[in-house]
Amino acid sequence: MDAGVPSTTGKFKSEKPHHHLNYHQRLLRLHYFPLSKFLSWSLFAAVILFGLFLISPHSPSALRFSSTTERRSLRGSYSAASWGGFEWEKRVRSSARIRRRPSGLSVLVTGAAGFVGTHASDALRRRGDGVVGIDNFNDYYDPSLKRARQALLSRSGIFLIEGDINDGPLLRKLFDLVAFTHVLHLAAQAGVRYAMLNPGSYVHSNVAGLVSILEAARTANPQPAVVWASSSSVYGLNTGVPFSESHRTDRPASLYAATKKAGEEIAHVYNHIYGLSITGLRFFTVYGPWGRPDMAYFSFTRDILAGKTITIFEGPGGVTVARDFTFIDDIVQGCIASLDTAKKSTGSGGTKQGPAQLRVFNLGNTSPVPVVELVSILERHLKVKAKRKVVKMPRNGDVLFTHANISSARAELGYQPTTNLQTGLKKFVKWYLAYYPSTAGSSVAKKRGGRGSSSS
Ligand SMILES: O=C(O)[C@H]1O[C@H](OP(=O)(O)OP(=O)(O)OC[C@H]2O[C@@H](n3ccc(=O)[nH]c3=O)[C@H](O)[C@@H]2O)[C@H](O)[C@@H](O)[C@@H]1O
Repeated sequence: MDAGVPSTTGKFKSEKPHHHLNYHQRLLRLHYFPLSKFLSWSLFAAVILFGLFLISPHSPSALRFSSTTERRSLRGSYSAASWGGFEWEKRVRSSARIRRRPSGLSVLVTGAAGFVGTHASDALRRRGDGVVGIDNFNDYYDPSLKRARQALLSRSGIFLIEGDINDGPLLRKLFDLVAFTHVLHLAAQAGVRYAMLNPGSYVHSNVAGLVSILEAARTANPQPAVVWASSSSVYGLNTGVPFSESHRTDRPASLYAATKKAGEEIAHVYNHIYGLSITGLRFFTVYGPWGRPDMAYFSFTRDILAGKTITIFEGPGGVTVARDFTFIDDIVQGCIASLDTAKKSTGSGGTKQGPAQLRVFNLGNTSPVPVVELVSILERHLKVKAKRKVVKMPRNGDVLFTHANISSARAELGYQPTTNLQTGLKKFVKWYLAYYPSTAGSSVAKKRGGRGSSSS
């Protein structure tokens, strides 16, 4: 990371409040201030102070989620100060350069150190597209995994900027430097159940962050086309199966789902007012190598190898919980096909010139698998028997079942998933054991010493 002086001068400007006046000036102001005005300003100040108290770390209502959010926002402001400078700009331009003429893309990938972001960036670069990544490297899960993904991208010549999508000046700078043809917006606060612990982070990343990206895109000239990650969770309490894009999505079961649903409505606004071409992709439980440690297939693998008990949720009356698990390569294929088929935005410098494309697609596998079966497949690949504990699903935002209808993506994107859960998990386990070699030892030891303990 270059630590050059930021070239955006406005970045450090702050509104000067009245407290820069000296004591006498303030006294003078007060003297000539009419009493009614003085009283209303005092009331206003009291409300502000009370508000500040409420969001202060010492306020009881903030205690539940202050530590993580604070650490993140601190890191955010640090990274905001660490971009810019001649060398930095050179790296951005070079990374964005299209090697595949004449039809190549120049793509800004947000969340590029994330699971899907890394795979998609790498795939784009491999075919000669220009790619610039941005990621805030937050600690929702082990940041060292994100750094390892960054190193991977760096080896492919992709520059990954450490910065927050809420940093408007940084985004403007990037669009000043590069005429991105597309934005692949994957940065988000993921995870369904964590929303109960840290609701603010979902609003920050999935609502405010999305608006920040769309603002940058609509003011850019030329405007890029935007492809972004929505979620299968928007179907919430929908009962029609398989889930089709025309089904209801107005009954989310988690705050995570609600922020993704909000994102879809926000996308409509930016398409309608500014002529941005926008495609939302509803991902269905994506898994694979370099995946997210917070997800069940990953944490189950870790715990099975460590000999720890895993908790499997079941629905009311012993109903099996199932997911339409979708392998990462299939998702990347869907992302790239969305970029390739995205029509140009019609706006220019923030003004709409005509109707623009607005799409939403399910990207799933169309083959739901019970979570208990996922565990059995892992047991077979790891050759270790899991210690299972089945519990009634807590009221945590989870839904019982997901199943994608992908006919729309198939027809318009040529999307065709090709990897079943058995094969995909084999690839994941192979990666996991290579990436965490010390745990591989325990797998081999258990395999040698206790074959009887592994399921067939
Ligand atoms: O499809 C999606 O849109 C979402 O898919 C996943 O969410 P989820 O399907 O809940 O994935 P996991 O957290 O890996 O859970 C998979 C299944 O395992 C179950 N599970 C999870 C954890 C656990 O300890 N036990 C357990 O049985 C869950 O109930 C769920 O049925 C991702 O985590 C979300 O970020 C994503 O947006």
